[in-house]
Order: sequence, then C-alpha cells, then structure tokens
Amino acid sequence: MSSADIAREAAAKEAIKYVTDGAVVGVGTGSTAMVFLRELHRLISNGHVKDVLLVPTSTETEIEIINLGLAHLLRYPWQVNHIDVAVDGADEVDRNKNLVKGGGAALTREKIVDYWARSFVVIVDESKVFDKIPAKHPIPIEVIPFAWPIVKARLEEIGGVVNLRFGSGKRGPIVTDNGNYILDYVPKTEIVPDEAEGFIKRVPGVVEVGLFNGKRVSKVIIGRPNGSIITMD
Ligand SMILES: O=C(CO)[C@H](O)[C@H](O)COP(=O)(O)O
Repeated sequence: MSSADIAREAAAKEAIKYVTDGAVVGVGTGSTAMVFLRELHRLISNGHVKDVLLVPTSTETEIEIINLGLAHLLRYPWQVNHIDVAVDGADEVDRNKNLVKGGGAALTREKIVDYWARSFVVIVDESKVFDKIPAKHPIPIEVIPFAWPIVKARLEEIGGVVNLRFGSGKRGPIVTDNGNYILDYVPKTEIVPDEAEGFIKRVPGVVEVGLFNGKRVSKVIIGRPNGSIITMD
C-alpha cells in the first residue's frame, strides 16, 4: 500500500464513525470516496452497520454501489426526504474548510447532495491541504454546452485562463452526468472563495461552480501517510 493509500484509508475509516444505523448517506465521488464506500460495504456485510440507504453523487459512484452488491440500498434524491451525512473527497482544502471540487466533473451532484446533508464530512490526504485555494487545481465550472464560449470570454475578461475540459477515451469535450461541459478556470489573482463562487455562478450559462463554502462543511478529516488523522471543525 502506498503512503497516499494509507492516508486515504485512515480518513475513510474515521468518516465511517459518522454513519449511524438507519442513516441516509450521501456517497461522494473519486478515489477517496470510493475507499469510504468499500469500507462502508465491509461494515454493512459483517452487520456492524445496519439499515443505511445510499445516495450517490455521480454515475460512477452509482455503478460502484451496484457492483458492490448494494443496489437494494441505492436511493435517488427524490426517494428520500433528507440526508443524514454525506462523505466526499476534495481536490483542495484551505484552513477555513473551503474546497475546490470537481476534478472528476461531478461537482453539481456533489454540491446538491453534500449541501443537503445534515452533516457534510470531507475526507482528504495531507497533500490536498493549502493555505489558499485554488493552489494547484483550476476551479471547475459546469456550464450548459450552448454557453461555454460566452462564459469563457466573460471569465477571461476578468482575468485568468479558462480551458474547456477534454478527456481521454472520447473525442471532444467531456460531458458531465447532467449533459453539460466543464470549464477549468485559473484566476489571474488570488480570490476570496465565496465571493468568486457567487460571482461565477451569476454568469448566465453557469450551472455550478466547484468552489464549496467552508461554512457548509461540518468536518474535514485529513489522513496522514503514517495512518494517523487530524480534523478541522
Ligand atoms: O470532486 C471530486 C469529483 O468531482 C472528487 O471529490 C475530487 O476530485 C477528489 O477525488 P480523489 O479523491 O480521487 O482525489
């Protein structure tokens, strides 16, 4: 196991403590969230966690829930009236728990589920923590396909570089679970995350912004390469 795997596992195991019997659980997207899901699967299988329901934040997570044999626990937002706890990864976290998310292009469903949850727990390894965000990753922005050149031009007018995201295994722009495109935005100067989130969101054609407000995050669990954890509340 690599030190990053050990760190992810430590954070995921700690997050499991926030899942109580009977809970409706929002399940995040990405490699760290999948470590959490597999650990949850293990505990459900051996009877240590009972009667939970799982609301996925992406098609990838939905498929993994089904592949693990947990389809009977799968629920969509319209099938539940609340979410007790959501556990999700992040690309970057700052000291105020603000997040950059959307490296996997799942930011819109993630924000819907994560913000809806009574408790939103973020699991990351140490390499994701920065003083200021965005640090190494661009800010992902989900846009309706019709609007992408206009949103790109508007953001570049303000300052920075905007790229339409292309993937591998498909020609052309990647298409999100919601049928939209992703713009990756690197601002020219330092940003105030909640102000930038609000501003970008107001540009017509923008569906969602991959900046998550730290005030909406209940806890960040940071896994370390030696298997220990630290938390931010
Ligand atoms: O926001 C996300 C997907 O849209 C993920 O949570 C984020 O990219 C972190 O993924 P990983 O745990 O694989 O580093």
